[in-house]
Amino acid sequence: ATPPASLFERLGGPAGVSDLMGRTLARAAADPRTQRSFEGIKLSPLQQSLTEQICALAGGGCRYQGETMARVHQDLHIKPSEFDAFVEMLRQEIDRGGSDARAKNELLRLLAPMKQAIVSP
Ligand code: HEM
Repeated sequence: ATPPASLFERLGGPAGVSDLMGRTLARAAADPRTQRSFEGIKLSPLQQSLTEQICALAGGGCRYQGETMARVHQDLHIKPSEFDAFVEMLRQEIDRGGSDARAKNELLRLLAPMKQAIVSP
């Protein structure tokens, strides 16, 4: 019997998730609602780090080696509206990539609790 595919695989595996994160970051860095945080930030290492984190979270077998969400975002003072806009872009890019609604919702459910750590006054 084949084991059930991990969420990471259902989201497209390493190539699919990396592509998803690249598209989401490119949009976030260009969207007036979120762009200010990305000024001067190199997107490709960020894309790699995010992909590793999603891989770790979604059963892809990676170990996330980056900073904590609180530490990496604290100086950016990300507002709830900025967080929500980012997640909306991610949701739209998952749809564009063709993952099913269940995989999308599973990922969003894993990310939602991070809002507390990422958003700050
Ligand atoms: C669920 C939502 C989010 C997740 C999972 C997430 C995840 C991450 C990760 C994994 C890193 C890299 C940490 C490292 O390599 O040590 C990072 C950095 C960063 N994130 Fe987020 N993030 C989220 C939301 C946001 C939002 C809403 C913004 C801005 C609107 C944002 C802006 C940034 C920026 C600018 C960096 C780079 C900071 C630097 O290099 O100094 N993130 N994030």
